[in-house]
Amino acid sequence: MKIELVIATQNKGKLAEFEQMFGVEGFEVKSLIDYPELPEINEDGQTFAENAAKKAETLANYLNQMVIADDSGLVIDALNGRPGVYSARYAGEEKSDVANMDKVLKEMVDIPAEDRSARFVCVMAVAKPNETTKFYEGVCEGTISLEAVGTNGFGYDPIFYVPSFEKTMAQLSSEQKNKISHRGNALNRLLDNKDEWR
Ligand SMILES: O=P(O)(O)OP(=O)(O)OP(=O)(O)OC[C@H]1O[C@@H](n2cnc3c(O)ncnc32)[C@H](O)[C@@H]1O
Ligand SMILES: [Mg+2]
Repeated sequence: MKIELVIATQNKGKLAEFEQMFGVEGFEVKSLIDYPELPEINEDGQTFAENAAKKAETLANYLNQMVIADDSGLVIDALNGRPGVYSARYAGEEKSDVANMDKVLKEMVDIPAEDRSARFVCVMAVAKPNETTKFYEGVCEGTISLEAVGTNGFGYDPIFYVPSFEKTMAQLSSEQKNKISHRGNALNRLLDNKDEWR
């Protein structure tokens, strides 16, 4: 029998990656999409950890069971860490990947190649009712490309260049992305520390 695992996300791109990565571990993955009656969680925290905790704890208390959440984003050095915790809504409330990438590329037109360093950051929170929430972080280093290239993945993947592959994240297969991504790295930490949260 598969163990049910609930992820507090509405992001279908994230969810697909979770399903792929947790599928091998023998879990059945559920998400916020399965609980449409729950009001939207306001991600007003100043850090990835705060927002991840808020998402995980809200759903854990509602369902009275363990829930995992992922708060993640793109941190660009030349933009003083933006879009950071505002990654999903950087160009506005409609959460448009294309508009978000356009905004970043416009803000970076004058930034030379050597100053375009960036990283994807993912903080996973594991919440259980009446227990202290646990956190697992993963990072993936890269640079911001001059234009969007590739159609795989989601979010800022087409403008995130991964030096080790000499490709953007959106040119990688999902298997390749999961092996090196911030989310893959955070999930490996989480799975390496099962005794802390199971
Ligand atoms: O809060 P949930 O419902 O999980 O979905 P979300 O899309 O709002 O997720 P976040 O609040 O964590 O915001 C993260 C944003 O950062 C970007 N992002 C995160 N992980 C990414 C990845 O693997 N590739 C590209 N962009 C990513 C993307 O724009 C996301 O919308
Ligand atoms: Mg969000």
